[in-house]
Amino acid sequence: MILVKRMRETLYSSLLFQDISFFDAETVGGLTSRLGADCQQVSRVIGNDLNLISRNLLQGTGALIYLLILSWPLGLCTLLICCAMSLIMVKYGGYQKKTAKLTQEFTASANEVAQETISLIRTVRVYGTEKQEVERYKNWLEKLADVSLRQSAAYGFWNLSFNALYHSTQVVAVLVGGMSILSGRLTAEKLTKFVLYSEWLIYSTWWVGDNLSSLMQSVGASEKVFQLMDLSPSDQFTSRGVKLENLRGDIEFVDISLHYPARPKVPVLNHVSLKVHPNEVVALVGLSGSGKSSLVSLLLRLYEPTDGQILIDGFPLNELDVKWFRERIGYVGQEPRLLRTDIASNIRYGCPRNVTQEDVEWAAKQAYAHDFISALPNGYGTLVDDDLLSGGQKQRIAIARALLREPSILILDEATSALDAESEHNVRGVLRSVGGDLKTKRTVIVIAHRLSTIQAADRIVVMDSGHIVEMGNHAELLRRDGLYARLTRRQADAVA
Ligand SMILES: Nc1ncnc2c1ncn2[C@@H]1O[C@H](COP(=O)(O)OP(=O)(O)OP(=O)(O)O)[C@@H](O)[C@H]1O
Repeated sequence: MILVKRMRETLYSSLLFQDISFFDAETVGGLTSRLGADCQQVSRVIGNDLNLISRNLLQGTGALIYLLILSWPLGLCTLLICCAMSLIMVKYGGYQKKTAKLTQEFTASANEVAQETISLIRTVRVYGTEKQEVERYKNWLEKLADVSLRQSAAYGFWNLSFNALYHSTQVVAVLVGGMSILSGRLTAEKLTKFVLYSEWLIYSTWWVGDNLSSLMQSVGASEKVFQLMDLSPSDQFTSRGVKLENLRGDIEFVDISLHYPARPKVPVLNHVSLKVHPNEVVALVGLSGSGKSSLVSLLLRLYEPTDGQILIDGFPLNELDVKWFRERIGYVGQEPRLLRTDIASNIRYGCPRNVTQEDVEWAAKQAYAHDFISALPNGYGTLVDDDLLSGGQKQRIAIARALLREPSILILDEATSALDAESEHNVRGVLRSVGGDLKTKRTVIVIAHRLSTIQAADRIVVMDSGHIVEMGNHAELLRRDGLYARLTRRQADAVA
């Protein structure tokens, strides 16, 4: 139990410190299956198999020595039979290792399907794909059952060979031993001893084989677990970076290019250069997929640029202490997710300083979330999770969480997309006044599709296919009559 606990702890912390690109390649079901069933399986090696194997090896060796002393021809015959058993055992062990790997993969895939379907149950219900999903799960279960059947058949074959060989030893003993008694070279007492000790030897060989095969299964399961445990943590956590005295919020993207590790051939950002001054409110706009969120991910150091560098207050971002830097950033993502805990803890989540309930309420008021939170039966103590609040309410809690940290740089990625017009107007007002308030001055980068959100920004940056195509304030961009003007016209038409 101690071993399983320790393994899970080590594996979990190894996983959490990986680069974000690692999670792009792995599936949630796969990783939880490694943490669950596979760790349990590996612990069997130490907890059970190893001690049984050593005990039986010792017992078998003792029996063999005694048999050879009793009668070496009989002893050698038994040894030959044990060698034949060992050969079958090695083959069987190898097969077990292979099937264990398959079992592990299929279990992970079945878990992945179940996890995905249950977390997307609303989509499944609305599109009526329950039966399809059951089939998808059943497919993996069938594959799993098929491998298990093969495993059992192999076990049956192994048992059959054992019994055949075991009984043939007894036949050999009675035949050869009987003849030796008749010719007076062996006494009946010695033959009896022989039969008993050869039973010991053969049973020990059998036990070793049996435990070895389960050991092989564990080895199959452990390979991936150990591989994951051995992954070194992301460089971000191992290198000690520079901590500046304070963060002014001057951001400069210098000739940045990006290809995501998952799609190394597709350029997402192409030689993007942009300077954001301290306390400036910059809005990023552009068509969907033009690379706005990717630019922000680079600033958050979720990914590293393929080319170019980002300077923060003149310092290369990758030389800054990542924890120090992130503590000074407030970020609200496209679809904020809440943790299954009370609202106050959700707002307080990850806050680097000690905050009081008043601070939490202050942040909620800033994000126009205080009224709806107070109207809930348990107020700030209400237990929430992702499904219990509306999209706009979740966004307001996420905005409160970001504001509570009093960040020097605030990043809002479509953070107001689910808000109604009035709340959006209010929140926008807060963001602006926060930008203007001397005490809480900060740089704001806001990504939005709704152009009303960004008209008030100091500068609007228009992106298209990974390039910056236009830059300026609302009036300038309208005069230029480019992509921004076109987008504004389309939205105005849509409203009309
Ligand atoms: N983790 C990832 N791995 C591989 N490709 C990615 C990843 N994240 C985004 N992309 C790709 O990068 C491109 C730019 O995506 P990005 O999210 O930056 O666009 P966006 O302008 O923010 O779009 P939207 O306004 O719809 O959010 C897209 O083509 C997307 O498919």
